[in-house]
Amino acid sequence: MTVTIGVLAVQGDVREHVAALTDLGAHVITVRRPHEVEAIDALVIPGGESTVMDKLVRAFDLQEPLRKRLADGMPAYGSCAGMIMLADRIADARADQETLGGIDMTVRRNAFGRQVDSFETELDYAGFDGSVHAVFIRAPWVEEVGEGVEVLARVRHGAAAGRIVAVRQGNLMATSFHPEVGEDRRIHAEFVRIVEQSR
Ligand SMILES: NC(=O)CC[C@H](N)C(=O)O
Repeated sequence: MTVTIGVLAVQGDVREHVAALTDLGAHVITVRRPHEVEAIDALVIPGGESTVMDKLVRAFDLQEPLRKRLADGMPAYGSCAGMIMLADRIADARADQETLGGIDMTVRRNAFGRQVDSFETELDYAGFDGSVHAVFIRAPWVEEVGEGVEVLARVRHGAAAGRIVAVRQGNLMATSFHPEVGEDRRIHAEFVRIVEQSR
């Protein structure tokens, strides 16, 4: 049966994720209201600005229902700001920033620094043939992961070489970069597979 995937639509690049998932044959709805959280099999959290996303998630009364679904095992995938929203911990977090959490990791926001605000690079990605072309925009990296977290990709070159930029813990997946921009659908396809297997 077709899975229904919700894209959190309070802020960020919602449209690109909707398009990528629709391409893959998923039924996609946008999630802005608490009752919509009940209608989905899985959640995608887009890139954007995590401080704003967090504020809006709380203002729209979405934090509690989303945390509950995640705690019950609902699959979720977050890119960039979405990765931050799925992190249990933020390094040097602003006192008022909260996350939904779920992945036992510490992320560092805007980690690549001002000199390289945005960049593109090729990555090896666990389980994929050939590299992934990854677009980073004021991206976080993963500073530290707990035992249950599988590292899927690290930066290959430059000052940030070795930094973790894609992870999975159970049904939760996160990337520092933006696979929703561009034509490569392998990462979204991987997530759809996780969702199908979780049912
Ligand atoms: N492209 C992005 O999603 C950027 C993330 C943003 N820097 C944040 O901290 O939320």
